Parts: sequence; C-alpha cells; structure tokens
Amino acid sequence: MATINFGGVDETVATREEFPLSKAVETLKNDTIAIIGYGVQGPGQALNLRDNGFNVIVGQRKPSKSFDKAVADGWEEGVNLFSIEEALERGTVIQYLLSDAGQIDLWPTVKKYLTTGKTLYFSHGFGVTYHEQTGIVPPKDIDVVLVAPKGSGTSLRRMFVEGKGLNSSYAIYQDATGKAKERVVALGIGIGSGYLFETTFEKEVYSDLTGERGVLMGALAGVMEAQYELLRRKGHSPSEAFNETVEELTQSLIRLVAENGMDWMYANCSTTAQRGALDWKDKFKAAVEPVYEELYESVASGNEAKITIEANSKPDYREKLEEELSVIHESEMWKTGAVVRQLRPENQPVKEETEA
Ligand SMILES: NC(=O)c1ccc[n+]([C@@H]2O[C@H](COP(=O)([O-])OP(=O)(O)OC[C@H]3O[C@@H](n4cnc5c(N)ncnc54)[C@H](O)[C@@H]3O)[C@@H](O)[C@H]2O)c1
Ligand SMILES: CC(C)(O)[C@@H](O)C(=O)O
Ligand SMILES: [Mg+2]
Ligand SMILES: [Mg+2]
Repeated sequence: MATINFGGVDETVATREEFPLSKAVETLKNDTIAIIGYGVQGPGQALNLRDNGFNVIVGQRKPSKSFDKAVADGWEEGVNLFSIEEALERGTVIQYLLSDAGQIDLWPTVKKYLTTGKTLYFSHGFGVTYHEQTGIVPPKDIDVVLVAPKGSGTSLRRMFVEGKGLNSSYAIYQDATGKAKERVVALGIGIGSGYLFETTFEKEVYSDLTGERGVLMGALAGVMEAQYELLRRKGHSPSEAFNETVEELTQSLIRLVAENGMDWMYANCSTTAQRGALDWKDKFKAAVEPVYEELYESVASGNEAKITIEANSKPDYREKLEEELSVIHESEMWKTGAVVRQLRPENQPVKEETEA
C-alpha cells in the first residue's frame, strides 16, 4: 500500500506499482472467481479478470439476453459458463453482480453456497448497508469485501482494452480468513482498476448514490435541460442551444478538465468567459447546496434505497425505465444531439474527390 497526499490529506491507497498484477494472480492462484450476473459490471469485470490470467467462471440465468451476451463474449456453457447455482457451488470467490434489486431476490439461494472460508464480493455497499430493507446479512465465517469501480462497466472494459484503468474503491466488511485485505486488493487490481482507495460499505453507498443522483447523472441532465430550454424559449435555434449546452462541453471543455483540472480549462477560455464563470459559479453552488443537503439526507435515511427497491422490484420495471429513457431520447434536445453527432467530421462518410 502507498501513502499518497491528495490535496493536503494523506490517504493509503493501492496502486499497480506496489501491488503488481503478478502478485494479484499469485494471491488468488487457488481460487475460482464466480461472476454472478452478466449485465453491465459482470462483463467488464469477468473479461478483464480472464484476460489478466485469473480462473473465472460466469453464472447467469438462462434464457436471457445476458446469457446470450456471455456466449457472444466467448464464455462456453459447461466449461466456464454455468447456471447461477452451479457457479455458486464452484466459486471460492463469489462476485455478486446482479442488479441491486435482483440481489435481494436471489439472496436465499446465494446464502446456501457461502460455505466457510469463501469470499463474498460486491461492487456496491447497497445490499449490506441497507440490510434491514434487503435482508442481505452474510454468514460470519466468510470474508465480505467490495470493489466498486467508479464508472460504468462498459468503460471499465473499454479502458482496459485501451491499456488504461478506471479507479475503484475497496472495503472490507468482514475478515474471517485474516487475508481479506490482500484478497480484495488482488481482485481490484485483477478487474483492471487504476488506483484503489479505501472506504467502508456505508461510505461507498452514500457517496455513490449521491454522485449518480447529483453531478454525474441527475444534476447533469437537469442543468443541461434547464439551459437548453431557456435558450430555446429566448429564440435560439436547436443547433445553437445544443452546441452551447452539450456539444461544446463533451467535445472541448470537459476534456480540458479531465486533462489538467478546472483552472486549466478556465485558462484556455477567454478572459470574458473566465470573469463570468467565476462570478456565476458561486451562484449556482448556492442554488444547489440545499438540494444536495436534501439528497444526502434521503440517501442516509434509507429513503433512496426504499424508492429504488420498490421501483426495481416491480415485474415491469425494465419497461418503465425504458419508457422514461425514451422520453429523453425523443425530446427535441436529444434528437438535435443525434443529428449533431452525425455531423461530426469523423462520422461523415468519406467522399472520393473527383477530378475536375
Ligand atoms: N452498471 C455499472 O456500471 C455499475 C457501476 C458500479 C457499480 N455497479 C454495481 O454493480 C452491481 C451490478 O450492477 P449492474 O448494473 O451490472 O447490474 P444489471 O442491472 O446490469 O444486472 C445484472 C444482471 O442481473 C441479472 N438479474 C437481475 N435480476 C435478477 C434476478 N432476480 N435473478 C437472477 N438474475 C437477475 C440480469 O440478468 C443481469 O444479467 C450492482 O451492485 C451495481 O450497483 C454497477
Ligand atoms: C456508473 C455509476 C453511476 O457510477 C454506478 O454507480 C451505477 O450505479 O451504475
Ligand atoms: Mg451506483
Ligand atoms: Mg458509481
């Protein structure tokens, strides 16, 4: 583990330098890692672990789209792709990667296979932290750990293939074997994480639910809609409103933030933009602070968990989510976005130049 100073605060983190992949593979050389669920995180983590040289099997119910995807990704039924029960039986590390609501349904089955010394692994603190609502209470004689990639499973895989790594947090809820720390870090390195920072199950779920409801997804979509609709009401064209709200952010400014921080992005804009953005930043911050307080309270009280579990346990939850996403997809703003993306030069068909 390395001690690194983050903006004045020392943190103990795991990096690939002091915990190389060879050490991770050695740590888990006698284990069979069973990936239960092949939705979004399942494929990313399973494929990265497999390509990194670990013994991996997948457990996925059949028939299902996820099962077909597993086959398409090269997993072979009866070789390294099994029913959930069989994968649970064979696995010594159980990576429980069903949807958070799905984990509640399947818990009575999973519990039967958690024999002494096995490792139960989550990618979210949800099930264990909100155990009063989920009923997920692991037996005492197993290790219970978490590695939560800070991004989509799709990005986890894409970045791995590109030779990059998405950062993850890790936590230990129970250390029955005395080896949980080494094992969880090995798993975190194995799935292709960049660096790993330490957390607890509760802190992970509180920050994760806040982040995705906040700036990463909910606030992002809300602020974009508000600005786009304002510009349209004031008579600006869809092209102008979309470019000024989304395209410029994703194609230019956020890339500069990713490269070298917020002040670097500011420094690469006009002094006019810098003056105005510095003034308005604090107004926006003040406007959303009470919303953030309300959000965190709703997370910490278990209210967000209750809403999520209720909604996602309904038999038609997928259809309902798809309906809500299609409202966004069909809105003028995002239909404009589709055309704008098509018009990016790299998406234009290459035309043969004809001689005059
Ligand atoms: N989606 C992400 O990129 C992401 C990022 C970080 C953490 N996580 C966490 O990782 C875990 C997995 O999330 P996900 O988004 O990959 O899940 P998901 O919603 O994609 O579902 C995963 C699988 O669960 C199966 N499933 C759902 N309900 C089931 C049931 N009742 N019985 C059997 N199988 C069932 C589905 O077939 C699917 O293959 C969750 O704890 C989530 O919070 C997800
Ligand atoms: C990818 C996210 C938003 O970070 C994850 O937390 C999720 O729930 O999908
Ligand atoms: Mg999340
Ligand atoms: Mg997250």
